[in-house]
Amino acid sequence: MEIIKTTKLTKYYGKARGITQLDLTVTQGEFFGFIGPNGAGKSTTIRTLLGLIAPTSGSAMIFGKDVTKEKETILQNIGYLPSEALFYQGMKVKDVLKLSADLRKKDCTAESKLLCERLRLDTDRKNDDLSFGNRKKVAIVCALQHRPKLLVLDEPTIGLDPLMQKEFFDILRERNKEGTTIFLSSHILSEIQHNCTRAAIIRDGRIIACNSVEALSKTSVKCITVHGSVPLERLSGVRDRKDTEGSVRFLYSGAMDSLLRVLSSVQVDDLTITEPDLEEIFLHYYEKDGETV
Ligand SMILES: Nc1ncnc2c1ncn2[C@@H]1O[C@H](COP(=O)(O)OP(=O)(O)OP(=O)(O)O)[C@@H](O)[C@H]1O
Repeated sequence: MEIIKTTKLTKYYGKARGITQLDLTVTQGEFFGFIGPNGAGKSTTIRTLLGLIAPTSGSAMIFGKDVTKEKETILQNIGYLPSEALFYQGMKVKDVLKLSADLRKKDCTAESKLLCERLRLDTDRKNDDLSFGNRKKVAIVCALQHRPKLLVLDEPTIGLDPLMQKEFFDILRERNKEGTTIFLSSHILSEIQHNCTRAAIIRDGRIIACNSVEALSKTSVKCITVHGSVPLERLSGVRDRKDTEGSVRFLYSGAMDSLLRVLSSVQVDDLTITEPDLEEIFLHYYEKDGETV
């Protein structure tokens, strides 16, 4: 079953591009990653998807319902964690959590208690006195305590210490195993790699790749290190060149026989050919000439 489906979803802020012609489908039970550089359009996608801002054109459906027409019903079954959590001033954590549960007309006391214990959140403190990370925890509990069918998380771990990040992802994986669909927006590659099964990459407001994380991580690009002087200008498909004393390291997507021809024409003391690491692969998608869809 399709939980999220956008068709040519487009949002312009006046003349400024937010997102253009976004086609995205997330099915039930997926742990879906949404990744892209700053300003790519991740938050705009999420806000438009949830009906928080109106699209310029195109459509967004959640649970098979149009978000512009049935927003209230849809949001009842969603847990949304915005990238910046803002709360009413002067309220204690427990009051914020109760208010959030009441707005959904649900008794979330038991689940809220459990989540606060796991995230080590002191509910007697005032929101105003909390650190950024602890405010983030309040937002997490607000998003999770009513056990929604769909979690939409916008940069959820910013501000959390590594221990809390681990606990948070443990909770998410448990929820996902129980059937919750998760849409995780992040620019932390390892978060996507370790938790998501499928991911879309957004750049300049457009989806440039959407596939299983495994497939996205596979590429014909090789990482080459050569000890010796190599006339790389004679090769096409070379990028990310790094020169160190006596050696050069680069990513290579050209023909292997061309590389070997060039290498055989010069003195080579050592040669290593390896797979690039995940970070290098994703950077390739971010680059202007890395269009892959
Ligand atoms: N309220 C707004 N008014 C005008 N332009 C906006 C507004 N909100 C976002 N934009 C623009 O839309 C584009 C996408 O921004 P968005 O915040 O969705 O990106 P993002 O991928 O979430 O970025 P980041 O990772 O930095 O949070 C950017 O060029 C941004 O400047």
